[in-house]
Amino acid sequence: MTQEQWGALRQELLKTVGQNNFKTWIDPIEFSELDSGVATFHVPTNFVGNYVSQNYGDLILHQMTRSGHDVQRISFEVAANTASRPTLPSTGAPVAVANSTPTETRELAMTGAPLDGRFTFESFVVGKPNELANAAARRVAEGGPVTFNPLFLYGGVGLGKTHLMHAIAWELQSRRPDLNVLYLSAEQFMYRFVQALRDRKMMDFKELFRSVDVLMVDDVQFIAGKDSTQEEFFHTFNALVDQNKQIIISADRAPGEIKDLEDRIKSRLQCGLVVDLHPTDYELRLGILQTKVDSYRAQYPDLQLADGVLEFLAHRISTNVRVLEGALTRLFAFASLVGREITMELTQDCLSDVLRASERKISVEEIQRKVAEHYNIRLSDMIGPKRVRTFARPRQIAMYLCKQLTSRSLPEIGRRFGGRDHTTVMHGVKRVEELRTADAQISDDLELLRRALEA
Ligand SMILES: Nc1ncnc2c1ncn2[C@@H]1O[C@H](COP(=O)(O)OP(=O)(O)OP(=O)(O)O)[C@@H](O)[C@H]1O
Repeated sequence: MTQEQWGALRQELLKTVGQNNFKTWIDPIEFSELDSGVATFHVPTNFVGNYVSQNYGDLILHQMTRSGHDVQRISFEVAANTASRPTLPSTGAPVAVANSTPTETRELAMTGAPLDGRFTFESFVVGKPNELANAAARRVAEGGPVTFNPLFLYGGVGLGKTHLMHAIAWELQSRRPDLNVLYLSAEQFMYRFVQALRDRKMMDFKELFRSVDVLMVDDVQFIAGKDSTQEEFFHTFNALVDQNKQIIISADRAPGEIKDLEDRIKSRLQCGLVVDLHPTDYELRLGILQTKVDSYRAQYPDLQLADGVLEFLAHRISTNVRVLEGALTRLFAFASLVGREITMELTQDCLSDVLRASERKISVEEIQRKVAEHYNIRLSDMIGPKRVRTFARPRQIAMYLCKQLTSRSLPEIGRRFGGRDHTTVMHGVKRVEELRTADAQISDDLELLRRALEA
C-alpha cells in the first residue's frame, strides 16, 4: 500500500470516526509499510498505539481489506525518535516477554501465529470464576509429562481464553526452549490446510503439524461444519496424541455443545481435561481494573482517580473483560487529554454509551424465579391458573416487576404468565402500585426483590 492509498483511506476513516476522534487518534498515526499481510503504523506513544488498536484496529483492518489490500494484522510501533521503548533480544528469554511493550507481538519460533506480549500469567488476574482454568493452564505450561490430553479451555467472549493460551506458550518457551510449540487459531489451521491442498504441499503440512511437541489451537469452534478441515484436524490430533504430545484447545463452548462438529472429534476433545472460564464476578472485575490502573500509573503518575470509580465500573460493566479494559483505556485517554481528575461525573460522561450498552438485561423468567423463591411457592403455581391469594399476590408482584425492569409489553408479559390477557397484567400492576404505598411489607419486599434482581 502506498502513502497515497493510505491518504485515501484516511479520508474514509475521517468520515466514519468523525472530526474529533480523527484529529486525536488517527491523525497522529503514520503508515509505515505493508509486508506479508502485516500493516505497520508508527505511533507517537504506546498509549496512542494501544488506544487505536483497541478502538479502531478492526475498522482500519476492515477498510484496508475492503480496498483490496491483503492485510491479516495491524501492528503499531512507537516511532523511534519520539519515545524510548525496550528492545527485544532475538531469543525467547522470558524477561524479554515480561518487559515487552503492550503493542508488541512476536512470532513464535515455528511458523505459528504471533503472541501478544501482554498475555502472560503474570498479567492474568485470578479469581473464583477462572481459578481452575488458570491452574490447569499453569500445569501444562510446566512442560512436564503429559497428564491430560487435550487441555480444553472454553468460555464466553472476552473471558481470557486467548490470554491463557498465549501465557502457556510464553511460559513453555522460557521453561522448555527445547520444545516445539505451535500456537495458531483454528481459522489459520484451515487456511494453511487449504493452501497446502492448493499448492500440493500436503506432505509438508502433515510433517509440520506432526513434528510439534505442543499444539495449541484457539477458537476450535471455527472448524465446525468445515468437513475436510475437520477431517485433517482429526488426523493431526490423533497422530499427536499417539506420540504423547500435548494438545491445548480453546473454544467458546464445551465440546459437546459445538454444533456441526463431528461426534468422533467431540469425544476426542472430551478425553482430556475440560475446564471453563466462568463469567467474571464483581471481585474479579475489580481486581482486573486495579491491575490495569497500576500499569497506567507508571505512565500517568499525575492522573487522579476519585474513590469509588473502579467499584462503579466493576459493578456496572458487563462480564466481558475486553469491554471493561476498553472502557478504562478510554477513560484514561480522555482524562489525560483534558487534564482532569477521573471523577464519577467524568466517568459517566465519557462512558455513557458503554454503560448504557451493558445495562444488565433482566429476564421475565428470572423475575418469576426470584419472586417464587421469595414467597416460597412453586414456579408452576406462579404461572399456573390457580387464583388463591397465596399464588395470586406473588404473581401480581412478579408482573409488576416485569413491567418495571424489562422492556416487555403487557401482552408479552401476559403470555409468559401462562397465556394471560394483557388486561389481567394491567390490573395486577395497578394493584401492586396501590399496595406499594399502603402496605409497608409489600413495599419492603419489592425493594428487596428489585435489588436482588439488579445485583
Ligand atoms: N483474568 C484476566 N486478567 C487480566 N486480563 C484479562 C483476564 N481475562 C481477560 N483479560 C483480558 O481481556 C481481553 C480479552 O481476553 P481474550 O482475548 O483472552 O478473550 P477470549 O476469551 O479469547 O475472547 P474471544 O472469545 O473474543 O476470543 C484481553 O485483553 C485479556 O488480556
